[in-house]
Amino acid sequence: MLKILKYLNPKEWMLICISLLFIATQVWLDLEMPGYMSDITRLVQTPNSEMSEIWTAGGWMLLCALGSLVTSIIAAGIAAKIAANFSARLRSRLFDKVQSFSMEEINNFSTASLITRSTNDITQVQMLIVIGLQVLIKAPILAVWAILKITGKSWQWSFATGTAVAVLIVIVGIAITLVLPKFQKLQQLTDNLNRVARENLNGIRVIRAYNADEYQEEKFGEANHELTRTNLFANNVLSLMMPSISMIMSGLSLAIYWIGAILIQNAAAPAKIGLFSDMIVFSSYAMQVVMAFMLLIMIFILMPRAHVSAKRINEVLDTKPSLLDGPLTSSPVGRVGEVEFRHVSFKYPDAEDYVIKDISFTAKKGETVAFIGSTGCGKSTVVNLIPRFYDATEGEVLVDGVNVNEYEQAALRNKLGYVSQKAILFGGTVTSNVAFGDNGRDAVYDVVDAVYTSQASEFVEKMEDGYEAHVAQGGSNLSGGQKQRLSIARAIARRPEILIFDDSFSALDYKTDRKLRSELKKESSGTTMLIVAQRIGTIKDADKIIVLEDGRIAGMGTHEQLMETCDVYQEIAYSQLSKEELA
Ligand SMILES: Nc1ncnc2c1ncn2[C@@H]1O[C@H](COP(=O)(O)OP(=O)(O)OP(=O)(O)O)[C@@H](O)[C@H]1O
Repeated sequence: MLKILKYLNPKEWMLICISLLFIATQVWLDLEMPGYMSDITRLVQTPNSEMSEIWTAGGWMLLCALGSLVTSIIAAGIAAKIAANFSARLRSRLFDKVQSFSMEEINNFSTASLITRSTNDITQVQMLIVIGLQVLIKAPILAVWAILKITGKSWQWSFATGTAVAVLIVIVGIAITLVLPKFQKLQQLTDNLNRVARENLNGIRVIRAYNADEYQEEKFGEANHELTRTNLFANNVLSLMMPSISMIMSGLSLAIYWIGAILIQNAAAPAKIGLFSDMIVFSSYAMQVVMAFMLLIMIFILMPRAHVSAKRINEVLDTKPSLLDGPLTSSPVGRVGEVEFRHVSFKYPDAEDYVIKDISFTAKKGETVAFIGSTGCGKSTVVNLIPRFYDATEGEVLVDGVNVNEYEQAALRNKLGYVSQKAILFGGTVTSNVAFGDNGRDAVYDVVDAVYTSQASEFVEKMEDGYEAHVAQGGSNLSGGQKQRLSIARAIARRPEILIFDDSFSALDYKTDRKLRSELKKESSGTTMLIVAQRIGTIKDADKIIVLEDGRIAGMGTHEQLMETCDVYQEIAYSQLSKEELA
């Protein structure tokens, strides 16, 4: 927990010091009041005392109460401000950190857990800071000050107070031991609930189509039930604490008055009034002592969960991204766009087997290199190594003759236009989706050109508001083919040196696929293109086709060469095209 406090800035530390002053003042004012109460008790019992003296003591007592109220309001306001600013900063740090993660780290944490950590976990820490800043500072001051005030009165009263505090500590100790492991589990179960809810919402169409609502409800019910059960256990244990504390406080009052009654009865007549006044004051201070420990208990209730949350937040913030920036901000040969794989092998983190093995090829400037092969043979994996979604396990991936690890990630990715297998669009407009990212161009003609090349202008211009038409989050108001065309337009609009299409044409009909490729050829001459495809028709005209089988290169060459030399390619070709089309 303490570790996370290093993210507090100097201004917030200063505010903490100021709130410390207010809290100390509040405690001082609170502890002054029993003194005035004692004066009033004494004055009331002393014959011939002046009414004005009672009024004066009462007035001071009232002022102390008002002062305590004002200082506590100010301290609470400062704590709320510190906690809100601190958690906002923590949230943006977490967001930035996650942005720097490679797919490996994101998969390790899981998306659901990263969301819980950025929301629920931060709220736990925020709550602890709001309450903790007031209570954690107040409780020890109050406890020490109140104990100092009552020491030297009567050992019997001190003994009763000490016993009450000891019982309190034992009860809290037991409760914390029972509850602490549950808090750890609570955050994990919240992750799980989040994961099931996300899966359900993402797959809602399939769930409906397969009438799998009940199955999903069961899954959600299980996660929900488990979370509720753990929550209930923790809350039940904690709910026993408040009545126990009340009982201890009442018991202590009773003990003080009982002991007081015996002391007063046994005392000589002149000492009786003094003892009575002492008893009133002592019982007030004793309550303050118990109150101080009660405040500490509140912290103990909040602390374990916030501690678990802080640990989970720190785990993310302390994770060193496995993908580190290289020193180069541009390639030494300028804008070329050559891609070379030198004996590249790769296995996914935590996987045992290599997914691609000993891949070597070169895509020269302006060339189109295509990858084809059966499902799961490693085509996407090959092209995903170029933008460094993962780093090669063995061998080298070079862009313009330089290992991709040598580039600053932003510089490397600015050379690339990447279209993923699944079209991803963001909430906004057509233009904001096409002119997207660091070197995404704002110029209207770039967007219009790119939309035209990707065969999207027809449907975009038909949309209400055209290029400014609303695109829902995930592009859910567009068809699969429309989404794919806009994501292709996004890559083209960057005018990159290298275009990577990871099976991006499969959502397009044959006619659009053909037109798009011919426009692309005209528009992007000089741009190196790497195309992963399922259809021979899409890649037939490529300068080089690489046939993959079980992660290895089974053949490389033009369509004509492969038709003569590569069995795997022939098999794919014959399964897709007629003899006439192939001729
Ligand atoms: N994130 C991942 N973690 C572990 N293994 C993975 C991961 N992504 C893919 N794989 C495995 O790597 C292999 C190659 O996957 P890849 O997506 O590269 O195949 P592909 O040839 O592009 O397939 P498709 O044509 O179906 O898209 C598959 O066996 C897959 O199970």
